[in-house]
Amino acid sequence: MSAPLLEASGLDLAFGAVRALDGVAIDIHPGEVVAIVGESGSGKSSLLRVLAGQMRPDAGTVLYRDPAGHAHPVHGMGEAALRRLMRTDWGFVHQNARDGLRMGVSTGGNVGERLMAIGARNYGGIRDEATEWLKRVEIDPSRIDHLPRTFSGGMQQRLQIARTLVTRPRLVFMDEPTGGLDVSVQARLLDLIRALVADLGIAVLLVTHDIAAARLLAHRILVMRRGQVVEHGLTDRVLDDPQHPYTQLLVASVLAA
Ligand SMILES: Nc1ncnc2c1ncn2[C@@H]1O[C@H](COP(=O)(O)OP(=O)(O)OP(=O)(O)O)[C@@H](O)[C@H]1O
Repeated sequence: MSAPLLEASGLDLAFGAVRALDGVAIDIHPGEVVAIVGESGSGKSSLLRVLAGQMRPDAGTVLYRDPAGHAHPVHGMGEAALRRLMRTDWGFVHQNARDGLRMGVSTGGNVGERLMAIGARNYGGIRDEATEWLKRVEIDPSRIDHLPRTFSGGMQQRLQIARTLVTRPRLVFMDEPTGGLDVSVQARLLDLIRALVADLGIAVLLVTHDIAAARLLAHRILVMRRGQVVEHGLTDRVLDDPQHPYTQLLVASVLAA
């Protein structure tokens, strides 16, 4: 197997007396989808933010391996380099599409802007690619000049995904990408994410409390509880044969629902 894209170990993070992260280790390889699951408050979002360089841990390291194979400490690279990474090799899909879109910019502009950030300059080419991506995420291209605020929640989320994936990042962080949407909209969005991620071969770190979403999308699962990883392994193994009592409880509660 190739070297990990992202490799973290010994991560600690405290908010006062709350240990949000307690000795967490995680890695993700190119093209792999890893889900971080656990109940509310277990530390999932904190972990994602630390891994993406948005928050500094109290202890531990996060290493990112660039396309040339050089490993860089995420928390030592500086804000400008991190911002550049987030525009190029990385992407972030927020639970609330409004956090990942520019609501005052047209639909086509939202997608095109990311292409311009990596150097695209030909207006016609950018518009053609934006049109192509709108089709890919099942948004009618006749909406290309409309503002995203005229869209439903599901459409906004699909637009955020187009905006993030158009530059073909190597690693995408997703924080509850289907949270807050209707169940039928969630199912369609999960299918879309699964198809796009497989097609593009993107690595995804997915935070979710939805075990069904993790089963559908992830190759591997990490189960968090009170800031610790209590179990990790291949998705089928973890969900069909959970070893830790907490994972057993989590899986049983879904089966009972
Ligand atoms: N900025 C903050 N200030 C104080 N406490 C925080 C902060 N962010 C997170 N916490 C606490 O750290 C713990 C982990 O929170 P975190 O949001 O990472 O969990 P989570 O598993 O993502 O939960 P949820 O699914 O509800 O988002 C919780 O006890 C939370 O209250």
